Order: sequence, then structure tokens, then C-alpha cells
Amino acid sequence: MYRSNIGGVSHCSKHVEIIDAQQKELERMKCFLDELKMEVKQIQSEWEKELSRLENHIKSLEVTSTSYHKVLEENRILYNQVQDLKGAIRVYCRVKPFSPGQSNLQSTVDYIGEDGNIMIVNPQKQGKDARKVFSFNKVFPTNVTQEQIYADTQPLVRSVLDGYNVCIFAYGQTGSGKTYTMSGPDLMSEETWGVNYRALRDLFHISKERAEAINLVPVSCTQDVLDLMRIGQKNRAVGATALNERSSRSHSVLTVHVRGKDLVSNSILKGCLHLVDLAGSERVDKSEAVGERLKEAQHINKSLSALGDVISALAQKSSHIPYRNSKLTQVLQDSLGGHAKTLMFVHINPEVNALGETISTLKFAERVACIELGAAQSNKETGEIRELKDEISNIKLALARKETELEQWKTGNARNAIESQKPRAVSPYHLPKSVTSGSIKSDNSQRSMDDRSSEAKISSSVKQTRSRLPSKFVDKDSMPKSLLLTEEKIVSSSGRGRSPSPPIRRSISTDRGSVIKSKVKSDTAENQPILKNQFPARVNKSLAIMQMALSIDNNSKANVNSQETSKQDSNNISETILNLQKISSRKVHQEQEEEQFKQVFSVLKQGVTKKSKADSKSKAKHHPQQIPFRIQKPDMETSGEKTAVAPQKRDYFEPENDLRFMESAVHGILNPKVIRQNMSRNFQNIGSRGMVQAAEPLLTSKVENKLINVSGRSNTTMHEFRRSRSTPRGKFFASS
Ligand SMILES: Nc1ncnc2c1ncn2[C@@H]1O[C@H](COP(=O)(O)OP(=O)(O)OP(=O)(O)O)[C@@H](O)[C@H]1O
Repeated sequence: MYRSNIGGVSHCSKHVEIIDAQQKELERMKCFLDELKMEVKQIQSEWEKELSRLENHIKSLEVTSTSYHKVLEENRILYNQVQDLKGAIRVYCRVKPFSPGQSNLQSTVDYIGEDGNIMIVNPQKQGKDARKVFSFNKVFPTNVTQEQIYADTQPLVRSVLDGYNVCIFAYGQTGSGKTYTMSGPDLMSEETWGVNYRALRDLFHISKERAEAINLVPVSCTQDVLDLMRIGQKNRAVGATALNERSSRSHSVLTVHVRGKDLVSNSILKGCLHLVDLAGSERVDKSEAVGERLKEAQHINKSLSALGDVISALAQKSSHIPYRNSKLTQVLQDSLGGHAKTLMFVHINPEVNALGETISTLKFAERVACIELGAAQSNKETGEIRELKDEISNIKLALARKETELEQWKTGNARNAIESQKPRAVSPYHLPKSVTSGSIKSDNSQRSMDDRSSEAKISSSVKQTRSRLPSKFVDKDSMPKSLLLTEEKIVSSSGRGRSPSPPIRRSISTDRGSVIKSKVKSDTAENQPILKNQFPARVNKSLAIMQMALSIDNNSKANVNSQETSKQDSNNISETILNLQKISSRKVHQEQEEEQFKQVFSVLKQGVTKKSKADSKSKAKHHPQQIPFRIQKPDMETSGEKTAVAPQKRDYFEPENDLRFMESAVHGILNPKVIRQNMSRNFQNIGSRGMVQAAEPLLTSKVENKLINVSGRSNTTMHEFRRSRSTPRGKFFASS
């Protein structure tokens, strides 16, 4: 037992030692674990810190990335705006995706950037030469949806409603997806609708939205247009080729005209949208086209080549753009050369065996992108612009009318010139242009047109001339005393007024009395009219009507002499008028009357040549009727006195004599100012009723009518009479 106890003790102590050691180890392990825990905690906190740092970094990167994209987008928008301002043709590139069965094929598209870059790789080449980057306004990735495509097209389409002309056309190799983009693969599913349908739907949608502001001209609804397009699609030649089993064998052009009116501003807007799906370019060896297909391909390629020529010419800013080389370029002319907004969808097929076409297509597209058509212009017409346009068209109409009048005047002028050359030595129409005033033109045209309206014109021109006359010409102060006195006498003796009298007539006749009285007393030789020295009293008296013209015509030439002769003048005038009455009282044929007038005037001229007042008096008294018949024609080549008298008569009967006078004046002694004055006066005389008024009371109605007619109302009589008498006078004047 002892042994066993001793043995037991030693055995127990051994166990205690072991237990102690284990406890120590446990303690150590606990410490180690704590250390580890601490370490883990430390690491954890470090990692957490790092994690949060990384998270923050990621967040900051995300912010940076967002702002980067924003900036990128803004740059793109700015770039596009600049392009718009330049009128550059927009180019969007779309890459056709591989079909599910082609997923193992290598793509020639190496990279598509958001900034409109696309990198094409040539698998057969190495290094730098293997890759080429092309830049466009936008490059869509292969997975882009039809909706996204339209989202980038929509602003352009909508600008049609702001009055812009827009053209969107799809270009690319056959089978590259042009029809897919423009029409979509399936009309039944709206999701796959192409640009055409979306654009139309959009236009109708916006037109409804804007119905209260702009009432677009109604064109039914989208469905109608879709039906129409279906008919178009059916008519479009489609055929199978080795490259596309449903290849479009013709170009498709859908044109939408939009016309609207802004109800607020009343602006009219006109927009036009061309949606063009071109037939694809193809290499006939690849498409294996033969027969009809080959012919189609040739036509397609021909028109596309014409399009290429136009693009090249535009890119080079050539003076001649060959739009007329094909129907296609003619249709697109407005969009490619006008102030339109133009967008080209360029389509490429990423297959390696299409690389050649892809490269050439993209090169072509790059050239198109370089074309600057100039800033697009809206066809929106504001109310102001429309008013200005109306004004312009009115002015154009007025101009056309004036040109017609001018032509008529020229024609009549030429005719009259020819006619006048027969009897006359010098035609009044041969006046230098510089001398011919507006009044003269007006008068000439009046005569050549021979119609009532032209008569109205001349009367208005006469009125104008009258109103423009310097006061000294219309002022009674400048009238010859003899005339004034005579007129006063006549008017006062008549004792009756003509009713209704034109205002001009009244004013002249009624004003005269007071003017005359004062002037007769106060006039000096300097300011008196000229005719007394040149015209014997008898003649002046004989034609009271003519006196005014004469006095004006000769205003610058002579001095006055005649207070003493005024009584005699008036007597002689009365006598002559009595003669006229006698003549006119005879009921003879019109021509005879005219002839008599001629004779009377001839007598009057003849009278001018008489130096002796007594002689002329006695002739007027004792042979009142013989005188007119005795002298049939005035002598043309005689004295200056005749020279002065002749125009005096003509002024009353022949408006053209004013021109004659002008002509003679030009060749004669009068300066241009005087010529103008004379001309003005003569015009006044032509139309002046005041002169007629002076003689009216003493004339029989027939004579009076005759005179008035001759002075401008009766064309027929006037023309014959004018022609018959003007030649000698013209000559007469020319010689002065
Ligand atoms: N983005 C796309 N997504 C899916 N399929 C597409 C796409 N683009 C084209 N396809 C398909 O490719 C084939 C050819 O397309 P499409 O007929 O539009 O080419 P195309 O350029 O108009 O040819 P063509 O010039 O011969 O008329 C069609 O079957 C079409 O459905």
C-alpha cells in the first residue's frame, strides 16, 4: 500500500506538472490569440480604412467619369452645333451586328468610341497600318436599338416643323442595313420601326401637341401615311442577290411637306422632310448579279457614282455641281446644296470579306462629313417678312406697270417721231434726254397713248407743273400789262360767270383785277414781261388767250413798253374775238373750221409782222373776215417777231409745242433754267383754263369749245391740228 502510496504520489506529481505545463501553454496560446486578435483587428481596421479610401476613390472616379462624359457630350453637342452652323452634313455610322449564326466570325470593327470614332482593323495586316480610325458625328454600337437611333435623329425631324428642309438618307453597301434603319425589319412591331415611321408618328404627334399654337394642314393620320408607304414599299423593286436575299433594287424617297401657321405670330412655316433609303452599292462579282439584277446594279452604281461626283464637287467647293447627272442627285439637290439640314446614315457590314467596301464606304462618308452647305435656313415667314414681301411684290408690280408705260411711250414716241418727220423739219421728240423733264415725258406718253386715262395724266401733270411753278411765273405781277388789262376788261364786261368753273380758272380770273390795278401803275420796265417789244399790240390783242403763254415764254427776253398800248390792245383783241365769233358761227364741217382757225392764226401771225399799229388796226377793223383768208401760212423764214409769235399760238393748241420750244431754246439763246421755266409755263398754258377763261365771255360756245378741246380735251382734233401746224413752227423756232 505504502509502496503504492509512494508510487501513487510520484505519479500524481507528474500529472500536476503536466497540468501546469498545459496551463502555461494555454495561457501562452491565449496571449497569442489575443495578439492575433489584435493584429486582425488592426488589419481589419486598416483594410476598412483602405476600403473606405478605395470607395471614396471609386466615388470620386465615378464623379470624374460622369463629368468627363458630360463634358464629352457637351463637346459633341457643341461640335454638332458648329457643324450645323457650317451646314455640314451630319454623318451617323451604324454597324450591322452579326447574326446569331455568325458569332464566331471575326469583326473588322476594332473599337467604337463615344466621341464618334470608329476603328477598323484589317486582320491581314500587322502594326499601325492594320488599324484606321474614322470620325463621324456619331457611331452607334451594334447593339443599338431602333429607338436610340431615332432619338438622335428626332431633333432634325422636328426642325421640319420649324420650317427647315431636312434630308435623311441611308448610304452603304448592299445588305449593310440601310432599309433596316430607315424602315425597320417589321412594320407589325412598333419596337423595330425604322426612322421613316417614327418620324411620321412624331410629326403627327407634335402637330397635335402644337394644335393650339400652330394648326398644321391636316393630312389625315399616321396610318394613312403608313398605308401609302406600304404601297410604295410594294412598288419598290426588291430582289435576291448573293449578298442580300431582300435587296432593294431601287432608291426610295419619302417626302413629307409640312405647312403650318403660327397662330400667335401669324408666321407661316413650310418644311420639307426627305427620307431616303438608297439602293446599296455592290460589287457585281460578289453579288453575282446577272441579267436584270446586273442591269439594276449598273443603274444603281451609276446613280450612286453621280451622287459621289456631287459630293466631291461640294467638298471641293467647285463652282459647278453636277446635280443633273442623275435623278437621284436632282431629287437631293435642295438637301445637298440648299439651306437644308442633311443627315447621312452610313452603314457598314463588319464582316471581314466586306472590308474593302467598308473602307471605301467610310472614306466616302468622311468626305460627306466635310461638306459645309452653309447654315440651314428656316422657311418660317414672320408677319413682318410677309408684309415686306407683299410690299416688294407691290413695288415689282408698280415697276412692271411703269415699264409697260415706258414701252408704250417709246412705241408712241417712235411712231410720232416718224409721223412728225414727214411734215416737220425738227421733231420735238428728238429732244435730248437731259432736257426732257418728267413733265415732258408724261406729256409725250399722254399723246402717244391717245386714251382718256392718259388725258387724266396730262392734266395731273399740268397741275403738278402749275403747283411747282415759281411764284414769279404764276404771279400776276409778271403778266404783261396789256394782257392783264384786257383780261380784266373781258372778265368784268362779261358780267356772268361760268358755272361750274374749275378752281384754277376762278382763281386766276378773279385775282387778276386787284393785281392788275396795282401793277399797271407800279410796274417798271425791269420787271415787266417781255412781249411788248416783240409783239405788236394788235397781235397781242387779237389773241388774248395766247398772251399768257407768250408772256411766259418770253419772260427772260424783253422789257415792257406798254401802258399806252394797253387800251388799243384790248380793243384789238375784242375785234379779233368778234372775228372769231363770226367764223365760228358758220356751221361748216369740222375740217373747215379748223382751217379757218388756222387762217385766223395765220392772220394773227401776219399781224405780228406789221410794224404799224395803225395798219393793223385798220385791217382788223375793215377786213375782219378777209384777213384770215388772205394769209394761209406764215412765212417760216422771216423776222424774229414771227419767231416770237408762232409759239404763242402753238402753246394753246399743241402741247408738243412746248417741246418744240424747248428744242429751239436749247439751240437758241435761252439758258437751261429759262428753258425749264418756259417748259413749265407752257405746260401750264396747255392745260390752263385760266387763259381760256379770259376769252370765254366773248366767244361763242362753239369757238370756246373748240379752243378748250384743242387745248387738251379732244384728241382727234388736236392731233390733226397739231400735226398740220407744228412743222412750220418747229422750223420757225429752230431758226430762232
Ligand atoms: N441593325 C440590325 N440588326 C439586326 N438585323 C439587321 C440590322 N441591320 C440589317 N439587318 C439585317 O440584315 C439584312 C440586310 O439588311 P437590309 O435589307 O436593311 O440591308 P440594305 O443595306 O438595305 O441592303 P440593300 O442595299 O441590298 O437593299 C436584313 O435581313 C436585315 O434584317
